[in-house]
Amino acid sequence: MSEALLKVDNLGITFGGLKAVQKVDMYINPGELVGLIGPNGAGKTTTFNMLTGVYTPTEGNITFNGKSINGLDPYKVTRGGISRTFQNIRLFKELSVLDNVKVANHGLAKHNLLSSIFRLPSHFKGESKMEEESLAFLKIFGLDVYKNELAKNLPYGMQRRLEIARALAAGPKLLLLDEPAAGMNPQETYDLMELIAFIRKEFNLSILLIEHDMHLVMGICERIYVLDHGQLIAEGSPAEIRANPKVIEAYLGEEVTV
Ligand SMILES: Nc1ncnc2c1ncn2[C@@H]1O[C@H](COP(=O)(O)OP(=O)(O)OP(=O)(O)O)[C@@H](O)[C@H]1O
Repeated sequence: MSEALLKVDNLGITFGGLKAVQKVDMYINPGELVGLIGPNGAGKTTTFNMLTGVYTPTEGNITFNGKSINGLDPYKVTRGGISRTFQNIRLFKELSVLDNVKVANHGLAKHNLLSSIFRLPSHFKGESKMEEESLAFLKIFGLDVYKNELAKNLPYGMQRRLEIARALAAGPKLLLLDEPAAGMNPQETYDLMELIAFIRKEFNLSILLIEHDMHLVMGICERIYVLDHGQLIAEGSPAEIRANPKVIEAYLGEEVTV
């Protein structure tokens, strides 16, 4: 079995007297699609913030790609191969859709995979290469038709997709998605599920996603972690999580249908 891409040991953080996250052990294997679920305030986004250098853990260790990344600056974490999206969309609203992706693409990644998918001519250099690559990312997300629109003018669901396109353009090995389906209608959510499965496969990504839409989580995740009051209360396959009495009591309620 291959070594985990991400390994989290005994992770914790305290704000004042509040233990927002404690004793979290977690791993993600290369290519895995994993869910992180739990009630509001359980510590999910705080965990993402520790994984991406926004918060420095007060306990424990985070190992990514064989190296400790505890307390690294966020830009170094991104450069090292972890990209994320945010619960509240954080686009450059006054920039065009294309420029939002170009900013992330800038000098960070080698998109050999993109070249192979789209057969990009290898003679593209510098700015034009970056532009071609950024357009190719937009195309995957069905956003190429909006390339010259200001990001703020996109419909909400498209803004969410643009956030993911931008995160992907940074060339991550691990993509963290914080409630990617929030505010989407059922059709948009379904399309998003297909898209997430597609990019995972095409870009050989590992993905960790926070989501309250159980249809999405149970439909695409191979494994799921459940946080409650800052602690992991369960880990397992979607079927195991659905049937876990502790999870049902803390979060899922009576029954989840997918
Ligand atoms: N910077 C901070 N200072 C103080 N408390 C914080 C800070 N960040 C998070 N918390 C607290 O940590 C706890 C976990 O919050 P977090 O946002 O991680 O929950 P969550 O599981 O992502 O919830 P939701 O599903 O509502 O997004 C909450 O009690 C929150 O108020």
